[in-house]
Amino acid sequence: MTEELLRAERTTVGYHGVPALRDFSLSLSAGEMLTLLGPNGAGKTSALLSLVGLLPLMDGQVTALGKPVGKRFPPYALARAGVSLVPDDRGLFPGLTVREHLRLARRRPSKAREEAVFERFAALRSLRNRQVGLLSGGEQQMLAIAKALLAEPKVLMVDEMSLGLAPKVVQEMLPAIRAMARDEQIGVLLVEQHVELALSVADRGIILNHGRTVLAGPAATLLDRRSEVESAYFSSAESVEPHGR
Ligand SMILES: Nc1ncnc2c1ncn2[C@@H]1O[C@H](COP(=O)(O)OP(=O)(O)OP(=O)(O)O)[C@@H](O)[C@H]1O
Repeated sequence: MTEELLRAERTTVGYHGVPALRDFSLSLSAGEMLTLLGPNGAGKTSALLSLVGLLPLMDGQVTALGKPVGKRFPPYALARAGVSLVPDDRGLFPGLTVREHLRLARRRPSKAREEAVFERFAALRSLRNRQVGLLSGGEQQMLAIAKALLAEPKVLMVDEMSLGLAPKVVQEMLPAIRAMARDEQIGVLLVEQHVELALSVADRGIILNHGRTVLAGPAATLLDRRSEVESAYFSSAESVEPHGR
């Protein structure tokens, strides 16, 4: 049986007491790639933050690697246990070089591990000694993901990987992440704006709108039902059905 790495059960999270995501459920297994889609303000980032314990739950429960996320399993402990989040600002330091970032990810990365990551993101190899502030957006994104992968995560979450990137770069990076997820049994959760591309590499998709799950299912099915996906994107707050509450 495939190992379940992450589970959200009917969670509600928000800001200053106002829910931004309601009744949200998700399950992510080893080697699986799940994409979280939806228009601006739908609640995608809030979902990611809640899964790593950075946004407290108003209701429901999140379980990561078999343990409830909360005071006894806080964000730093999740990161140390292998639940990794690449935020949409990439979390890089402009003054440090590529190599220094990779050292930050892991004090002594094995040569084999470094090689495996460079093989997936070949463009980084020749940039090893360059300062991150001098890299292009795509190269920085590649580094942010390479850094996360170097630490051998069990779960990798990437917020808006394609933000500001040329479609060609996204087309190269998504399959690279897909392959690494499958080969190393990493559970991957991607928040994406490139709907078709994300669904073409993911196993399953969840579409959020106005803080609710409006459509979910196997990625191939969602790709076949483009008109439903489109309506899910354009549904108004009034038409978003509460899930059983
Ligand atoms: N720090 C905050 N304080 C108050 N409200 C917030 C905060 N962060 C997000 N929100 C609100 O929560 C809702 C969901 O935001 P969230 O960032 O999760 O959406 P998103 O789907 O990731 O959007 P985008 O695609 O634009 O990044 C929005 O209405 C947003 O205005």
